[in-house]
Amino acid sequence: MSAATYTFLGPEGTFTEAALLQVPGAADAQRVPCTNVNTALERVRQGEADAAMVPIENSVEGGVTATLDAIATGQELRIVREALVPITFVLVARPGVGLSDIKRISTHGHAWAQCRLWVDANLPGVDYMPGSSTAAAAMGLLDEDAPYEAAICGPLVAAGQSGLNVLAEDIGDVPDAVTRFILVGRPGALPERTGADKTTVVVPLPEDHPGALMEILDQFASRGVNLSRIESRPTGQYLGHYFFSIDADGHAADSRVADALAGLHRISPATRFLGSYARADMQPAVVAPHTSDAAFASAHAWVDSILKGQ
Ligand SMILES: O=C(O)C(=O)C[C@]1(C(=O)O)C=C[C@@H](O)C=C1
Repeated sequence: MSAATYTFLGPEGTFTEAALLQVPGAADAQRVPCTNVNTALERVRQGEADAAMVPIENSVEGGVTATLDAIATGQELRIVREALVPITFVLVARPGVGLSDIKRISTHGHAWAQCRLWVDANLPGVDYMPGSSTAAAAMGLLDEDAPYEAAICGPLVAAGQSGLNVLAEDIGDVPDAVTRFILVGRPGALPERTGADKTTVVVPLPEDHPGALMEILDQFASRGVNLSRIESRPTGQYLGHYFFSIDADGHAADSRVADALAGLHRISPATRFLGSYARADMQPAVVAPHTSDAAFASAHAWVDSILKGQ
């Protein structure tokens, strides 16, 4: 069998590549940098790559909307793994450029949001120029005509570039920031359940259905399924039309999760299953006795016995 091919939000040196390198075998696999999340996922949809590593959530800035939207629509994809990367930022510039020379800074929008306080305190009044990634912004500085004087990127990018000077280290506003990444493939057999799993779904809010959100949440609550993330995103169709992107503790093979999924499908038939996969922190789900697989099996057996007239 030929080695796997992975796409990721590039260029080389992004935090996303660091996440991909956590995947066993990825260091020796073909890694294809893409300029945006959509392209990375589209190459998987087209069969040009086996899976894509993309950012989904940051502990400071929240959901990565480009990813949430791209996996919620289009040809179905499946999350098969997650990875956590501690995030620290440095400010880099070409040799000879000092803090007082900086008028514009480029970086990824999520990185900018995580360094806002530092920039306000140390470089008040500088302009922000959006970059497709932290690494792309830093590499852009190597071009003498770059329309900005400095970039915010990860220490690894800076260390790998002799043409750049680090002007300030550890400039993130929140220490211990972490970004969560997902490895996304095409639908297939689910990763095995480990007991410490996560299930991701996209639930479009049904229209003309008062209380629909409450009912959706109740599918999880009444079965003792904990949620670790819930975000609403506009579908883009018209004002007021939203879907919910949800991470729940547990695997679709867990009875309580399977039952919750079936309930979601009844309330919102366009619910999209995005995968069940092992948690990166390996924290097992807390399962109350009345929501265990055994409790569900015994309850179903009881109903069966009633139907059989026993
Ligand atoms: O630009 C990068 O290095 C990325 O991997 C992207 C990204 C993100 O999209 O959130 C990843 C982690 C950081 O929080 C900032 C940027």
